[in-house]
This record gives sequence, structure tokens and C-alpha cells, in this order.
Amino acid sequence: MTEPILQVRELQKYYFEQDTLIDSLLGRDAESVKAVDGISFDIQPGETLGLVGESGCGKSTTGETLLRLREATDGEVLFDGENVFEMDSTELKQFRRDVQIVFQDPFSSLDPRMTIGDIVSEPLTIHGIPEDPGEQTKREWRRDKVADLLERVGLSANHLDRYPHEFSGGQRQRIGIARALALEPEFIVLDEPVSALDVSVQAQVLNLLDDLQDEFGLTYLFIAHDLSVVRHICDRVAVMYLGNIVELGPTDELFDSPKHPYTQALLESVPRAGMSEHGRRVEALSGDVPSPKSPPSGCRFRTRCPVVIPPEDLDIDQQTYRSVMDLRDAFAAGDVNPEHIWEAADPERTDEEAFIEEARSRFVDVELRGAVAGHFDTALSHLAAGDSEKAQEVLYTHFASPCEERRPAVGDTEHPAACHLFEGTDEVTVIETTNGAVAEADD
Ligand SMILES: Nc1ncnc2c1ncn2[C@@H]1O[C@H](COP(=O)(O)OP(=O)(O)OP(=O)(O)O)[C@@H](O)[C@H]1O
Repeated sequence: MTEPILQVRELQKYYFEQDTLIDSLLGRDAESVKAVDGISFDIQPGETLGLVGESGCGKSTTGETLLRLREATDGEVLFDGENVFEMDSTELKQFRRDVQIVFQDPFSSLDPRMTIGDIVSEPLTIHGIPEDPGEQTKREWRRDKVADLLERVGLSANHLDRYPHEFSGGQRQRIGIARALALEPEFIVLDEPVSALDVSVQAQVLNLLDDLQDEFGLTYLFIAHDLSVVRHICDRVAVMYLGNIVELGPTDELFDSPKHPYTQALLESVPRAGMSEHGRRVEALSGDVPSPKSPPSGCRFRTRCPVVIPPEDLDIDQQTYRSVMDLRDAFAAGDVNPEHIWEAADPERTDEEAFIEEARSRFVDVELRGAVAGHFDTALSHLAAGDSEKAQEVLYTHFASPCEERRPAVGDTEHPAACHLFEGTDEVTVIETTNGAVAEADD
């Protein structure tokens, strides 16, 4: 195998909020937003790696941090074997030529006061290119170069003296791409390059990117939230959730046999022609993404996961377990007020049993049985007595999931996924239960 052009190792980027002098004078604690929290991947020369996930999961931060446009909190990035975060000014200057970024919004990323010629040639001017323009002046050389670049991205060389507002969204994105190509880079981060464009124009820009990759031998990191876009342009796809990579694999394999419950849910939420609701195997994603300021312990997806693993000694179905987990989270967030439950309980009765009946009807809509019912009622009786801490403790003791105790490792196989369900195995299948889908590992 060839040497990867890019190697990302345990990259971490935290944003710190409330850490100004005024904040500390006002006694506010600094808060960290764990936007990217220890991700690793490689990209081979000439490859397109997709980076997908819901809004806010850390995709753009990843792209910008590995290009050193943002300062990493921790981790390492090697480009052509060189440590990007340890480059001196000469090495960094060369790096800035070799890597480029294309942004999502072609309306705000181009300076409206500059002509297209100036926009595309600006990187050349900044880098003092050409050193030797031969028979021409530097300005003539750059004009010719820009005219050539415009034609290569499907625009006319006659557009050189026009301004961005004279172009459509698709054309502006082509201008952004021409600018990124000016320095003849090896690697480009494409940050949602077609998300702001009409669907009819998206395919044209994607085809252009594909052609340019072949023509110039480019390597891409293609960031997108739209899975259907990634499918056609990427060789491999990495799926991100709340600052972590949860699955990475060859595109077709990842789409045809997704392993991680998050990838499965993400794919199920993509409308697909000919697929009826009945044919869906896993429920589409529900619930909100937790805040990256206080991400869940262990697996970050566990608070929304449809197949979270119960403790070994507990016989509990997924729906009931989810209700208990949600109740625990509500306790922890201070969202459960016993006074309200007493008020809503049968006014004829003031006994603990009335409280428990009311609380059960509020928190679970399935019938609890056996040990599960016993632990649950014990917790509720503590709550009835006003001891919310003890109630929480009971729920944590008896219902703790392996998914919350340890962060699942991403393996180093060709198609790894970070999920406790199949750690140590390479295969996963999805089976259906009456209460929803359950992913199971093949041993
Ligand atoms: N400058 C900043 N200061 C504080 N928090 C930030 C900053 N920039 C991004 N974040 C937060 O970091 C997290 C990751 O943001 P990022 O933009 O990288 O996600 P994304 O997956 O690219 O989302 P989108 O598709 O919406 O751009 C989000 O919670 C975001 O609010």
C-alpha cells in the first residue's frame, strides 16, 4: 500500500467559551465545546474520503483544524509524512500551497469588490508566483493562468473582469474551485461544496470536481451532511457523531451494510425511491443531539441509540430500557419534580402506591415485570419520599449500560465501527424484534 497523503491521529479541537478576563472576574467557569474529540483516519493519494454527519458534529472543525486554519487542542496530522503542527514558516508556506479549501457558500466566500480575475489570481500574488514569468510580465502570466483555470472549470476566459454578483451560485462555486486550483495543490478540503446549490446544478459541480481530480491528480476530503451526495463521489466514507468518528468504510460497503446503529439510522432517514415505510429496518433518528459541552459518557450515541445494551443480568426489552434510561437522564438534568407527581396522583389517596402508579404512567408506556419492575418501583418510592438522589442511585446501580461505561474503540480493520455490539468482531447484522430493530454481532 502507498504511503497516505494525510494521516490524522487522535485529533482534538475544543473551543473554549467564557474564558475572557471579564468572565473570570465575574466568576464564570470556562466551558469547553468538544467539537472534535480524538479522531483518526488516513487518506490515500488520489482518494476521496467523505466526512458525513448531522449539523454540528464537527465536520468543518475537522477540515479547518487539519489544514491548520484552527489551532488543534491535541493530536497529530501528517501531510506527506510531515507533522503539520510542527512545521516552521518555510514548511508552512509550502503546505499552504499544497492544500486548499473550498467553502460551502459561494455567495459569501468571494469578495464582492474584487473581479473574478483578481479573486482567482490572489493566491498566486500572495505566494509570489510566478518567480520567473519568462517573456511576459508577472501580471500577464497570471492573467493567462487565470483564463486557463476559468476554462478548466467550465467558465469563459472573458469573465475575468466581471464581479461575483454577475454570476449564478453554480458559477460562483466554479470560481471558488478555480481559485483553489491556482496554486496546483495536492489536497483539497471540500466543505459542503454543493449544499448551497440547486439540485440541478449540484450534479454538474460534482462532475466537475470528479473530472478535475483525474486531470490534476487531486486528493479530496469531501465534507457533507447529505449522504446521497457522498455516495457518488467518495471512495470511502467516515461517519461522525458528536465529535467522534463512529464508522469508516468503503462507500458501497458502508451504504449496503452499515454497521453502526447511527449510520444505519442516518441511512434510513435518507428518502429512497421504492422503499416503503414497511421496508424500513431501523427507526429513523429521534431525539436531539446532546450538547458537545457535556457529551454523554462512553458511546456518545447511546442517548439516542435504538439498540443500547442493557446490563447482562437484566431481562428487559429495548423500549422499556429506553424509557428507564430517559428517566435517568431526566433525573440527572433535574427535570423530575416529585411535587408535580403528587399533585397529579389520585386525590383520594396519599399513599406511596398512588405516587408510584402516577409516576409509572408518566414515565413508561409499557408494562414492567419481574426484577425490572422491582428496581423501578424502589427508585420511585425513594422519589416519593423526596430523596431524588437515592432514586437516581438505584436506577444507575441496576440499569447501567456497558455503552455508558466505556467509549467503544474504532477498530483498525478496513471497515471499522465504534460500537460495543460488535467489538472484536468484524460483522454485524440487523434483526427485527417486536419492539424495534436490534443490531447483533456475528461471532
Ligand atoms: N468558534 C466556535 N466557538 C465555539 N463553538 C464552536 C465554534 N465553531 C463551531 N463551534 C461548535 O462546534 C461544534 C462543531 O461545529 P462544526 O461547524 O465543526 O460542525 P459541522 O458538523 O461542520 O456542522 P455544520 O454542518 O452545521 O457546519 C458545534 O457544536 C458548533 O456549535
